[in-house]
Parts: sequence; structure tokens; C-alpha cells
Amino acid sequence: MSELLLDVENLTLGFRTERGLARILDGASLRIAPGQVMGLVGESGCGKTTLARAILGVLPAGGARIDGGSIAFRGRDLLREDPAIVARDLRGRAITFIPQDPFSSFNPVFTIGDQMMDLMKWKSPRRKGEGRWPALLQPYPRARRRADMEAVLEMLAAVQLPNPRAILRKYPHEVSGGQRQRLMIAMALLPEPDLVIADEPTTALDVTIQAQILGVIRRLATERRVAVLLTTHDLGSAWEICDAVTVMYAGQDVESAPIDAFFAAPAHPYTTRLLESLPRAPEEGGAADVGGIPGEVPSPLAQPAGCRFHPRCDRATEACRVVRPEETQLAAGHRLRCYHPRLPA
Ligand SMILES: Nc1ncnc2c1ncn2[C@@H]1O[C@H](COP(=O)(O)OP(=O)(O)OP(=O)(O)O)[C@@H](O)[C@H]1O
Repeated sequence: MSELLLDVENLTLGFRTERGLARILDGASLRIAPGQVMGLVGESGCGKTTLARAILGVLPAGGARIDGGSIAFRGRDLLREDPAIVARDLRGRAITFIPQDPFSSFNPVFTIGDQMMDLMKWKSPRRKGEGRWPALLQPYPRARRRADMEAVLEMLAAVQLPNPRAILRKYPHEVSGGQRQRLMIAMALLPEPDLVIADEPTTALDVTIQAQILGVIRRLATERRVAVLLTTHDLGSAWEICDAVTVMYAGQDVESAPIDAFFAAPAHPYTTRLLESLPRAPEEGGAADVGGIPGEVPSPLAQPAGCRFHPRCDRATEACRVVRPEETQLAAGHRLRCYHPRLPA
């Protein structure tokens, strides 16, 4: 396991609500190798964003309670490290973020150039040994500023933004949604991270732009050997760019597989139902009008015992209603939690 970049094991956390503790993650595990593009998929509300936020260390202050598990990044358990050290050394540097909505992530009153250079002042990989001045007094050494500006211009070209110098002089509202998301990708990669968390990065964009943005993320991840965690409810996006996929259901991982096995030989009944619910043309054997998976995702305040998918599963037996299945390994990188998997004949 030592070759893993990120190893989330049995993470259990909840949010305090007026109706009690809503346990959103309950024994969730997720593993990412260096340079791997991992998709995290599952129906709305299964906890994808919450898991991404836990890894980033940006859960709502005071509202979230972590009850167990670990988040090991390069072998360091982020839950047991000093939060100040995680914030200083890892967040925004070794682990960065591409948000859903690129517009709300920019400050409308500063130019794009000001905002990118402000990021570089603090998060540049060239920032070393500059002492611990109070933030307001911290100088931005001229030589580093010049080198950082070169890196910014090179990165804007890498995300295929035309005329980078002119873009830096613009305000966020003066560029398109697709360009803003390219800027967000650039800002996530400039600190030269090991892991980028992309939380539904194309949801706010129109369909023609979505594939381009996914293509940019995939190309740069490969070129720069950066691992990516892509949360998405869109299996098509996962197919476009992922090396592997982890499936979540009701706050728990149920299956994790390399991308080919995920689409060609899914084993968990939930994964197969997810894939069957993809719209396909009737000549491909798909229903033109897809109603999704019968039944409902359980409430976080009243989760069923055993395998959480059992009330919606046509293979469920008594065992499924009592104890959550242990993780089993079907093949290299293909892990599963199910008593009655669909295995190839
Ligand atoms: N701060 C919070 N307080 C209470 N409940 C929360 C909070 N944040 C999220 N939740 C609940 O946690 C559950 C999981 O939400 P999360 O956003 O992680 O799911 P998701 O799988 O990313 O869904 P989507 O695909 O819709 O973004 C939901 O039921 C949500 O209402």
C-alpha cells in the first residue's frame, strides 16, 4: 500500500443537524496512486463532495464531526497532523482544488492577473525560506515574482487560453465560463501539486465546453504526472478522463475498479444499475426514456443496516440486511463489497 498517494480508510463523519447527527460518510474508503485520475461517482447526496472536502480539510467549522478513520496523504494522516501545518504545507500546495462554479471563485473587483499573482505570492513552488513575517508585512521578492509571472504565462498557454497577457488584465466578468474554468485549472496546477480535487468541474458549463475542459484536465494530469480526484454523477465524464472509478452509495464505497473493468465487468449490483440507467439508443439495447434506479437513496438520519443498497437490490438475501460486506479483491485494483456480485460467466 506504500505506493499510494492518498489512502482514505473507513472515514466516518457526520453533520450536526436540528434532527440529530446526519452520518454522511460511514466507513468510506478511497485510494489513489500517484498520477492516477480517479473518478468518484454515485447518485446525488451519496457524499462525494463531503469526502472531497474532508480530504481538502475544508469541512464546515463547528458543523462536522469526524468519528473515525484516516486520511493518509503520502503516508501522513491528515486527521492527526497539526491543522496549521496541513494548512501551510499541504492545502493549496500539494493538494489543490478545481471548484464547480468558476465564477463564484473569483473576486469580481480585482483583475485576473492580480488574483493569480496573489495566489503565487503564497503558494508558488518557488517560495522557500522567506521567513515567517506577519502576512501583511510579507514582501514578494522581485526575482521570484518575475519567475512566478513566467510560470503563470506558461500555464495559461498550457490550458489553451489565447493571449495570456491580455487575459491577466481582464476582470473575471470579461471572460467566458469556459475560460474561467481554464483559469481555475491553471490556478490549481500552478503550485505544482501532487493531487488536484476537481468537484464536478464542468457542471456549470454548457455541454460543448464540458468535453474540452475534461480534455485539458486529462492532458495536463498526464503531462505533469498529477493525480486527480474527479467527483461526478456523470459516468460519461468518468469515461472521458479517468484511469479508475470508485463508486459510493449512501456514504460508503461499494466498488472500485480500473476504468475498463468498471464499464466492461462491473460486479456490484448498484454499479450495474448505475450503468444500465445511462441513456442509450434503442438499437444499443438501451431504453430511450430512462427512469433511473427504482427506489430511493436512504436518508442519512435513517440508514439501513448491512449493505445499504439491499432495499433496492434484486439479489439481496438475509446476510445483506445484517452486516456490511467486507472488502474483497476481484483483480488488480478491482475491489468490491458485495455478498452476491455479478461475476463474468
Ligand atoms: N453542512 C452540512 N450540514 C448538513 N448536511 C449536509 C451538509 N453538507 C452536506 N450535507 C448533506 O450530506 C449529504 C451528502 O452531500 P454531498 O454534497 O456530499 O453529496 P454529493 O454526493 O456530492 O451530492 P451531489 O452529487 O448532489 O453534489 C446530503 O444529504 C447533504 O444534504
